[in-house]
Formats: sequence, C-alpha cells, structure tokens
Amino acid sequence: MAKATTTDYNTPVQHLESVTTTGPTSFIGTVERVIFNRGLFYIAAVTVESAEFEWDTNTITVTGQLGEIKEGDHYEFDGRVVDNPRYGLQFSSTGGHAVMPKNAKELARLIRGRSLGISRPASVSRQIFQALGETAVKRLLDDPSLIETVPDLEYEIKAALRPLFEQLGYGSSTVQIIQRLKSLGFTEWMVNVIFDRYGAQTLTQLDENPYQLAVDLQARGLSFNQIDVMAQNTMQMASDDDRRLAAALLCQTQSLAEQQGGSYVDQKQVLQSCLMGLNANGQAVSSTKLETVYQQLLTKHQLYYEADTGVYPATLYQAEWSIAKRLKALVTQTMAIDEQQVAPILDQVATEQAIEYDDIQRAAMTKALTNSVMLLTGGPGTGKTTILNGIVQSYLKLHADKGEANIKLVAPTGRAAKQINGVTGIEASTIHRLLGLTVDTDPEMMLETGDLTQLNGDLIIVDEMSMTSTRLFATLLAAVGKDCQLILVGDVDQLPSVGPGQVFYDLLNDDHLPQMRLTHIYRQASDSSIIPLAQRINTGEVDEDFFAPTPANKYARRQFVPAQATNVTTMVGKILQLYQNQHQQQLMDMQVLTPFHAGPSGTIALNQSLQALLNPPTATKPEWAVNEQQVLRVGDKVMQTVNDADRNVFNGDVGIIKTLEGNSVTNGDSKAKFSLKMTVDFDGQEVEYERPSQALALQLAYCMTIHKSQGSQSPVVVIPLLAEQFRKLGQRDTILHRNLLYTAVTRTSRALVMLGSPAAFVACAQSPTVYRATSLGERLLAVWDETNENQATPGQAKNKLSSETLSEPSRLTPALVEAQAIDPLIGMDGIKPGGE
Ligand SMILES: Nc1ncnc2c1ncn2[C@@H]1O[C@H](COP(=O)(O)OP(=O)(O)OP(=O)(O)O)[C@@H](O)[C@H]1O
Repeated sequence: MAKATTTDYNTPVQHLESVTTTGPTSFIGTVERVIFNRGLFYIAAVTVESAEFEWDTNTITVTGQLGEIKEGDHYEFDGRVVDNPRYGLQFSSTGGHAVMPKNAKELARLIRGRSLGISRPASVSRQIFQALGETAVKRLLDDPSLIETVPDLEYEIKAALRPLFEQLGYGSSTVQIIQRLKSLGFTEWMVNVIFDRYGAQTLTQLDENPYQLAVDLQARGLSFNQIDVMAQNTMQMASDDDRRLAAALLCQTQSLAEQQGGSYVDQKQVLQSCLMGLNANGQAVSSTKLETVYQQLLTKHQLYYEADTGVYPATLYQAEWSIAKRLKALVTQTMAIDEQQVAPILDQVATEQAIEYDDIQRAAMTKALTNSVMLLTGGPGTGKTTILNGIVQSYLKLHADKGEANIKLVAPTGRAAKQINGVTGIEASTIHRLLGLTVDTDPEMMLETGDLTQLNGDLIIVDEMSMTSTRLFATLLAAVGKDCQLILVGDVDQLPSVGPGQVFYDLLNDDHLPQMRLTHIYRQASDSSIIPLAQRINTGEVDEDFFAPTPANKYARRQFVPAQATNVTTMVGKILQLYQNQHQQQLMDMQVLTPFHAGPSGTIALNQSLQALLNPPTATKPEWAVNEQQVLRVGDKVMQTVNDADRNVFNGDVGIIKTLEGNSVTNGDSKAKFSLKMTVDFDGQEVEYERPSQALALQLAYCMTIHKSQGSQSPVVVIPLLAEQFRKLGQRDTILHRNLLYTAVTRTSRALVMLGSPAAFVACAQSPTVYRATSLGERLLAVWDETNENQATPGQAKNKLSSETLSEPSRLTPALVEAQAIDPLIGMDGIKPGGE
C-alpha cells in the first residue's frame, strides 16, 4: 500500500487510476478521527488495515449511518467506494461493527487506545483472559459485571473497565438495531427517528408491539399504514390483532383531531373510518372486535370519551385539563404590586416613550402589572405592541432589583419573536427555545420525562398568542412556576393555531381570567381604509359593491382588481411589476398571500410564474434545480421552512438568495449529486447554506399561504381569491372563512390589492368563523366550580370591533391595469421603498 498522508479531510486526494468505485465490499480499519456526527450519521477518517478492494492511501473517509463509533476503535465497515463530486473517492458505508479483541494482545491495544488510566494494559488483559477463557470479551460484552469476578484486579481497574464493556456492548447492539430496521424497509431518516425515541430498547419495542411505533411517532412522520404494511407482510401479524386495532384507533383519533383542529372528534367517524382502513385490503376485522378494543382504550385512559362531545386523544384531553388547573393555580396567587404603585410609573414611562396612553390602554397596563395572569387582545393598530412595550418598561422600573433577565418574551414563531425583540430591545425567543425543546423534541416526551426548563419568579409575555396550540400552551404552563406572572397578547380574530386548539379564544371567553380588549385604532391614518375593511370582514357586513373594482384614488391604501383563473397569475405578476418599477418597491416589501398551495392562484403556480417574471434565468445567474418542480436562483425571494436556532433562522423567515455556487454531477448510479454553497440575506442577516440538505429547507416565497403569513406584516400585500375556489370546494368544509380573509388583509402595513372575484371575497367574509371543537372553556369552568368561587358560564359572544361605513367603490378594469393606464399603487404617495 503506497503511503500518501493527508490530514485535510476536505481536500480530495489524487488516487491511482486503478483505485475506482466498487460494488458492495468491506474493509477493516481503526477510526482515526470523527469528522462529523449527527445522530447515528457519521463521517470519519479511518486507517485502512485490510480491505477487500484496492486502496492506495493510509486512510479512507467513511460516511454513513454507523451507530456509535469511537476514535481509536477497530471496526469492520460494509459498503462501497463511491466518487463524491466534491470530496473524491470515499467509502459509503451501509453499516459497521466493532471488531472485538480476540486475544489478550488485542484487548491490551483497545485499553491503551481508550486512555482509561490503566498503567499495565498487557498484564490486565492477560489476567482477564486467564480468568474468563478464550471467549472473555464476548462474555464481558454480554454481561459487563463479570469483570468483578476476575481475581487480583484492583478496584479502580474494574471500575474503569466495566463502563468500557457496557459501552462496547451498547455499540454493537446499535449496529444490530440499525441493520434490523433497515432490513424492515425503514429509510435512514426513519431509523434515526425510531432510534432517537427508543434507543437501546428499539428491538424490544419492535418485537413486543411494532404498532406502538406508529402511535408514538405519528407526529414525526411515521404513519400507521407504513407500520401496518411491515407488520402484516414481514412480521406476519394477524389482521385482527388487538395491537393493530388499538394503534389504528389511536392514530386515527389523533389524525382526525389534527385535521379538524379540535380536541375531540366524532366517535362514529373514528370507528367507521378505522374499520374501513383496517379492512382496506380484504381483511375481515369485525366491528364488534374493534369496539371491544376501543372500550379497552377508554378503560386504560389512552382515549377519552364524553357523550356530549366525542372522543379525545389522551394528550389533548390531559392538556386541556392541565391548562385549566395550572391557570387557576397561577391566577390565585397574590401580587405584591398594587394600582397605587403602578400609576406614577405609568406616567414616567409615558413621558419617556413620548406617548399618551388612553384610559383603556392604562387600565390594560395596570391590570397586567398587578395580576399574575392577564390577557390582552385587540385588532390591528390598537396598540398591543405599544402596550406590551409599556408593560415591559414599567415592570423594569417596578422590579429594578430583578432586571431584564427576569423577563421572558416569547412567541410561537421565531419571526414574531424577532419583532418583539425589535420593539422592546429585550431578548425574545420562541416558546420552544425558552423551554429547551429542540425542533425534533416531542413536547409530550418532555412532559413525561420532566426535562423542561423550569421558570421561576419570572414575568413571561407571550405575543401572537392566537397562534399557540393547546399542546404547546400546556407544555409552557407545565414549566411555569406558581410564582410567575403571565401576560398573553394577541389578536383573537386571527386564524387559530396550526395544531389543535383555539386556546386564546377559549381563555378570553372565561371571565375569571383578567383580560382587556383594546378597541381604539391608532394606526388608522386619515387616508387608511384597510382597518375599516378588516373590521367589516370581521363582522361579515360586506356585499359585492364593497369589493367592486375601484379606481386608483378611491381608497388611499386598498384596491380591487377583477381577475379569473385564466389570467390571475398574469395579473398578479403585472401588479407586482408596477409596484417594483414605478415605486421601486423591493421584492421583500411585496407579499402575495393565498389560501391554498394548489390551483391556478395557489402558491405553487404563483411562485413559478412570479419567479419567471420577476427573476428570470440568465446565462450568468447561478441556479439550482432542487427537483422537477422547483429551481432556486440568485435573486429569488425564499422562505426558510424549518427552525434552525443555531443559525438564528426560523420557519417562516423570508430572505433573498445572494450567492449560489456548486456543481451538478451525474454519477455512475445515474443519481445527480450536487455540491452547494448558498448565502441568503434575511433582512440584513446573512445565512450560509453549505449542503443541499440544508438548502432543502428553502422554498420560493413570492407567494405564501395566509396561514404561513401569520405573525408578520409586509408593506404591500396582494390577495388573489377566485370564485372557482368556492364552486369546487363547497363553502362548508373549506378553510375559506372570514378569519382567513381578516388575517390576510391585516398583514399589510401600507397597501392592499385584492384581486379575483368580488363574489369570492364576499362569500369568504360572510362565512362565519368556524370555532373549533374544544373543551377548554368547560375545563376552566369546572376548575373554578370546584371551589364554588364565582360560578360562571363561559361567554359565548365575542366582543365585536365597531364597524364603520365604507364609501361606494367604482371601477378599475384589468385592461386598464394591464395597459398601466391606471396606477393601482395605492398607499405609495410620498413613500420611499422599504417601509413606513
Ligand atoms: N396611545 C397612543 N397614542 C398615540 N399613538 C399610539 C397609541 N397607542 C398606539 N399608538 C400607535 O399606533 C400604532 C399601532 O400600534 P401598535 O403597533 O402597538 O398596534 P398593534 O395592536 O400591535 O398592531 P398590529 O397588531 O397591527 O401589529 C403605532 O404607530 C403606535 O405608535
């Protein structure tokens, strides 16, 4: 073997021509250095000792899901030599296992390599083999406590060796787990998820009840059907096995609750849909058998049923109860600060902030500072953020001894957290981050294991509270100590959380919880017509005239342009181009919002057409074909779709691709390989993407769904809504309700263009918000009733924003817009690009 030393593992090595890629093969070597590790995946430099293929250097870079490997240990790796376009020839491993010492000499080498502080490894190894025989190592791996039986070994040596054998045994079992899961058809990613959940117990769990994997890991993307196919075909489980039926019921209840957004679902629907699914391939599970298993689940409290509501997944049932109980515990604590102390502080803060708070705003701030729990809601521009800041500044003065560290500002999204940080100057984070939940951490697991970061004596302010789901709020409250103060801020008329629940709405309906609704609108400049529009949408008091085509100057900040499915994409494009060319609006300041991903005005179609129009390909502009549907190129507006706290970029953050380098290579196995480096500018913060897998978190963002836009604003918002979306989908079961439109129109901070069919806008605004099937209101009532204090029923009617008559609209035709004869650029007078 020729010597060619290289320690820079990032620089490709020049190999002899005869060294090429191989088919399945293996080699034995010692791990010299772990270059990268995440979960079970490793990249390691390994010294080659004996190989079944020709290799010409001392070391080889091994990549793959290897279980746990240790520098200095001896392994046999299976896999193949591949030509990585960036790093050259490497060993892509399908698995590896530690080569265990077969004699005293090899054991001594292992002990020496581990730096255990054992001064005589050779004689210790000999003693072990003498005492335990030829199979000493195997026996010790099976039962590390056998080390205690080796005579004449000092206590310290035994204490150092026992964990070594425990860890070696664990390492080899990890390899077995990976191999077994792969043989059952799980992808590498699923192997990681499963191992992450069960660790060393994976195979035991799999053999005891494979269906439990679907129950536990449904939220992380493992479906009942995936497990069912494997269990029925590979593990030959009977189709009417109780474990199969139980998992089907648990998974189906959970997924119906997720789809419908409530905390309970209809019992009949659960049972019928389960039966259909269980018998989909000709199986013959009887309804009687299914009902028996269902009863067992109720008895074991894995599901709950209430006659006047329905079936609850246990997590949601328990989460609602736990929210009610913990809030009661918080509310009943006595506060050290009273109104007399607060009044002069508010005056001081008002002077410092140069603002005259109105009576309701002052009352809201006083309530927040003198109560342990306080809920603050209000429509756009009513001063929620201003009051939130006023509360923070007043709290700092009232509690000068505690300081900023005592205030925890949080929001359900990273983007919303950044915004409150900007206003208050105090660090803000996502709720997940505050609690120490990582992206992949299951909040329920954290509740079970008690791993949550505990909060004591803190002031916790949650902004954008309407986006917080039942489970996340229950998790937050589980971490909040009884001596904490909690302030929840949001606009209750916006869309509820993506996950099940409508926590903020339910809490505001409980009169026991101190709360305030801000109604006076401050942002309503004399020329603004967006807030009155939002108010009218909120009450449903709109008709077609209200959305009829309007001339440029009718309303200062909003405009309606008719469009149909056939021309909607062209029209949206032209409107953005007008804003871009005539008012120098940047891509970042214009946002198209739509209800759906699919269809002629869905995000997919619009993003493709807007990219072609606003950032077309050129010979010199680098681009990356992510897949057949999506190309990313320099200059594109993109959105991050996963949270990455380490790099301070969060799901929903929007930016512009600044640089993109890399090359596309087609390898022998005909799969395109790609090396990639990309920089995205997120509002002045540049984030690097160094691998295709990282960049897969990016999506085009010229257009996004209204749901995704929650918690952010843009100077120019364009909303297409077509009549076809109603005819096809039917009004009742869709998401096209007034809170969707209300959320969309309130995303603009300057100008709004609605386009499509007036009838569609009217239908949406007139479709009352469908409240979710939750029981949090009843749970709160029950916990208050328990002490017979102030019995109360949850209020049914929400406070309504006062409405305002809107003036008659008149005409703006597509032809005029297309001919650029009329400027639809409302709200741009005297405005420089980039903001207010
Ligand atoms: N008492 C007040 N006097 C004068 N201006 C005020 C007052 N309260 C709020 N404002 C102003 O009104 C505008 C809107 O306030 P703010 O941004 O706090 O409202 P918001 O409810 O958070 O709105 P949104 O939900 O749309 O973000 C801001 O420019 C703010 O400075």
